[in-house]
Amino acid sequence: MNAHLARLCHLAAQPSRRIIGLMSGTSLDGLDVALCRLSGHGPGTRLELEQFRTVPYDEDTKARIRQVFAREQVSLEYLTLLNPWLGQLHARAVLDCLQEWHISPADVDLIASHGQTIYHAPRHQHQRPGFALNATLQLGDGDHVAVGTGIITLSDFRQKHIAAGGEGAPLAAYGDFLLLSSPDEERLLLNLGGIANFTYLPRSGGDASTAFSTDTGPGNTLLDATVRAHFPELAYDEDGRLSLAGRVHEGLLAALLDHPFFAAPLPKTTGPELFSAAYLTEAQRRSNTETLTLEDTLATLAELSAVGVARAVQAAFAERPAPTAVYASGGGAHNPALMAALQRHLPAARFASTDALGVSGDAKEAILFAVLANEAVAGQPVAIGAGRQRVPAVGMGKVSFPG
Ligand SMILES: Nc1ncnc2c1ncn2[C@@H]1O[C@H](COP(=O)(O)OP(=O)(O)OP(=O)(O)O)[C@@H](O)[C@H]1O
Ligand SMILES: CC(=O)N[C@H]1[C@@H]2OC[C@@H](O2)[C@@H](O)[C@@H]1O[C@H](C)C(=O)O
Repeated sequence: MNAHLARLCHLAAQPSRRIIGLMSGTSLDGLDVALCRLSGHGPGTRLELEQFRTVPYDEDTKARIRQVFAREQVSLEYLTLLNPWLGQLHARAVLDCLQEWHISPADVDLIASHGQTIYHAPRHQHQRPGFALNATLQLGDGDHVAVGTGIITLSDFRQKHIAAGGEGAPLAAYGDFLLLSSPDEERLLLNLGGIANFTYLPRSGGDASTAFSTDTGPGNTLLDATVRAHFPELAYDEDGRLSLAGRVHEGLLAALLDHPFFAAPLPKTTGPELFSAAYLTEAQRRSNTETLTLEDTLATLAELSAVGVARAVQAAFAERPAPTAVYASGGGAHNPALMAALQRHLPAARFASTDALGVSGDAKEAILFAVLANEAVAGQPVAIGAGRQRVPAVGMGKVSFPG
């Protein structure tokens, strides 16, 4: 038997595995690296987060990704080059982290690499005739990560979800259900990344098929892009200072909300392909708000993100009260303007951070991919969300051997 395959079979039979989860999201701030010890699988999964670091993307890396990121027309040669380039970059980032943590690559069992989403094209968004399918593309080739680190790597997790009938996202429900459901309360887990999404978790022991996650619209992406357009040296509106100094403009808000995405049935996914500078400019034109101050524009965009979340929660719980226990994660959870707007639109919610549940909000998405890899090698596919999302139980991720 191939020695790597034998090692993989051996790992699968162990009571626990040491897995590095890698995630780099739509904000392009960097690569999240989560070193996880995962014991068991399925509902018996236990997590110990041994180390976590975000390796920031330098300006050159951000510029390279932006050449193709969420763009309909790109150079095919550039895209082809970027795929292995990002794989090599991610491999080096893993090696740098391991060196810093004084851990040998030989002491890591698996890497679970999400890659960099370049384009997300659910059917409701692309509407191309002749393509009655959902699609998504992540770059950062898994073979390059495996060969570059010497560690067996699982990658490209979203394709199986699409092949089985999903939109390839959000996958959060799988990790959230296995790690964060509770016998005492039903929960909403709210992730405020570039795009916002939430997971509904029934009480643990309840029906896994009723758990589901959905995107709700923009999280930080429009806020970040607007700040960057005014202050190219700033990555975001730190602590929501500019947004908090502004006032919501109802006309602009109404124009922004006048998009079919907000009324589309759940679950749904989206990305910066839709929630782009062009979308904002068009709404500003329709509402005659091109000259609105930066502060008022940001206050309105924070409000938009909050209303998107609130509308999706109301749509999911039209028949009964929504869970009041809401645990926030992602960079937007550090933005007081966004959190204040959310509290106004979801007055019954009791907000806390997922940190209060023992899972770092900043690391949660990278941990998710480690959990998915753990399931792929050691678990049985779980029918999470099968009720609402109608995706049958599937294991996700493609295996790359280092040699
Ligand atoms: N102190 C802060 N004040 C305001 N905003 C913040 C703060 N810290 C982080 N953010 C926001 O969080 C963003 C990064 O969030 P995060 O890392 O969760 O995004 P992501 O993982 O790239 O997104 P996605 O989940 O969509 O893939 C920043 O770009 C910024 O908008
Ligand atoms: C296609 C894609 O990369 N989607 C991301 C993005 O970032 C947040 C939101 O949009 C979510 O749908 C997803 O990531 C998380 C990890 C998910 O799949 O749950």
